[in-house]
Amino acid sequence: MSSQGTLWAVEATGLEKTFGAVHAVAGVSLAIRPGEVVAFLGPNGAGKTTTIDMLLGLAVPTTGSAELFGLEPRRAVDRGLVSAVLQTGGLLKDLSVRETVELTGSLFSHTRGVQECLDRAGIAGIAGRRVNKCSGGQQQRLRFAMALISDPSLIVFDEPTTGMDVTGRRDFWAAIREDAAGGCTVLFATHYLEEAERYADRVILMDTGRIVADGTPGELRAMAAGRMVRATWPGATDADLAAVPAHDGAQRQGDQVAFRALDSDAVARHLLTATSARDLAITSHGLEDAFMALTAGDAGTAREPGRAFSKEGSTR
Ligand SMILES: Nc1ncnc2c1ncn2[C@@H]1O[C@H](COP(=O)(O)OP(=O)(O)OP(=O)(O)O)[C@@H](O)[C@H]1O
Repeated sequence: MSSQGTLWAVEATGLEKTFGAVHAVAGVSLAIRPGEVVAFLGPNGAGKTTTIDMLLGLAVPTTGSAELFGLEPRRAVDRGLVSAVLQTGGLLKDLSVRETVELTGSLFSHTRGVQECLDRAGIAGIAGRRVNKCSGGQQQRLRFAMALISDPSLIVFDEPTTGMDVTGRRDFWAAIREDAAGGCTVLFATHYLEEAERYADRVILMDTGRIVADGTPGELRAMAAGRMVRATWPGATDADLAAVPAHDGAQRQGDQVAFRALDSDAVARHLLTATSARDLAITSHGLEDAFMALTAGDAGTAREPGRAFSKEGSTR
């Protein structure tokens, strides 16, 4: 409960989790309002899954505590307030899609209609298909339908669209946004910057077990405020780059130079009037740049805007 009496959908205070010498989560405190769609974004090993496990009561915090709708996580789950769609498991291969959702529904006293859940998850057209004939993306949608059946107030997804193609991801998120519009709180962990930027109201950026930024996608971009000024500058030396005024960082690759700057005009003016630089291009940062600036930006992160941070450390 907040000081204003708000009942938070999710409230965590000083969550920490250590596995032997590994400090997987190193002090996470957050509060999520009912109806918010929140992305946990971060590179491999940032602590997203461990945090989610503690929020759901699947892992016991080393220190700190979590509440969902003012209840201990396990009690909130038992009351059907919370559904989780985790990365793997949980499907019986010989059942049909419809039977799977029906079976899940039989576990709860209060449910939504099976047909409604199939419709909302976009799998009504394959309701009779056996689970083992469904693609990975269809199985994820089935997990979403199973999550919907108890009519939860909070749905937690751990990397929900891994393995889906672009269209599958878009349709999946359209279904989730519709649900969120009906008041459901959504929390999801993702490597996909584009997914966080496009579908979340709020992005919580994690790195090495801590929250390093928390805000709307626009606010996160502003945290890494400024612009990039790129130019062709034949023969420029490191000393030439260092002599350019008003920049916050410079890079050189062959004839190509790039400056990060809050006052991009000052950099551009100097390059055009005092040097032989040409072909200037000025661009504003994307969420990708914010991510790079706010986290370690290690080899596991993608360099192209809108691309994924892949498990293998390469772009997808
Ligand atoms: N059961 C465990 N035993 C030991 N170390 C663990 C365990 N679970 C997680 N870790 C470690 O804790 C850190 C955080 O892992 P976690 O899975 O929470 O990160 P993540 O942000 O979800 O990563 P990813 O995006 O790769 O799934 C990692 O260094 C991981 O190796």
